Amino acid sequence: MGTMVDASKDIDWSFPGDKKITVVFVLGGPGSGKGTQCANIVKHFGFTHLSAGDLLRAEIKSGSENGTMIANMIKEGKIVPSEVTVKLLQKAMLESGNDKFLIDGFPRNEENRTAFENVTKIEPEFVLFLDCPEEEMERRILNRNQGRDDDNIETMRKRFKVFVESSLPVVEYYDSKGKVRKIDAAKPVDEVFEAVKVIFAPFNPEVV
Ligand SMILES: Nc1ncnc2c1ncn2[C@@H]1O[C@H](COP(=O)(O)OP(=O)(O)O)[C@@H](O)[C@H]1O
Ligand SMILES: Nc1ccn([C@@H]2O[C@H](COP(=O)(O)OP(=O)(O)O)[C@@H](O)[C@H]2O)c(=O)n1
Ligand SMILES: [Mg+2]
Repeated sequence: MGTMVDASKDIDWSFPGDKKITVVFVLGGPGSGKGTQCANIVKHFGFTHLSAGDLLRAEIKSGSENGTMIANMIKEGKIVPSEVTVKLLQKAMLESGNDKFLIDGFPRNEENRTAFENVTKIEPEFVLFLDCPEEEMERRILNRNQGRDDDNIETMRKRFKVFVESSLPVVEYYDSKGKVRKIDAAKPVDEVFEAVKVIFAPFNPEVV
């Protein structure tokens, strides 16, 4: 023996060329309801939900060497380098065995967007944009009670600023390509989902 190769060093993360991968990016400010609506979409339309924030929080919990850096950035409301986030997303996509993904909270800036594009060569089918006024997002975050380090007034304000300065330009980029499906996310959960269902109808015409 002694010739065993550490395969983990050079895994080819690219998807087989003949497999059509469907990706929908789900964007919106902090507290706009991305996670809530994604859970509903999964139940009705057979997508796998991947929340970039959840993957980063799991990475912290796993005791990874990047954990402290990620935790500090989340506490400050900053966007973690794409190198980290794109790897986590690709790994989760491959492990899921599915070919339809809701990518929630990503891409959050231009760097996220170009890194994902360059590495995966995947273009999103469309971008679901949850439009919600800041006062409503603020109320929701302060009532969320998930024990998150970043759900406090101080970090929340920083996250809103990052959203406007770094994430909205990504939405505008996709809007210029005709790819944004914007919905009013200030309404009650069920009413928002009614609007979401219309947008996702092509994925399962029987549902609407
Ligand atoms: N349409 C809605 N109306 C009222 N509260 C909502 C609505 N959508 C989500 N929430 C609540 O607001 C909080 C933030 O929702 P979440 O789905 O975690 O948003 P995001 O992932 O965009 O930050 C959660 O406590 C959730 O239960
Ligand atoms: N693409 C992403 C997504 C989240 N994050 C980090 O994770 C935090 C929480 O993201 P999240 O999507 O779980 O937050 P919500 O919008 O769901 O409230 C962000 O404020 C960032 O610090 C990131 O760095 N890059
Ligand atoms: Mg979320």
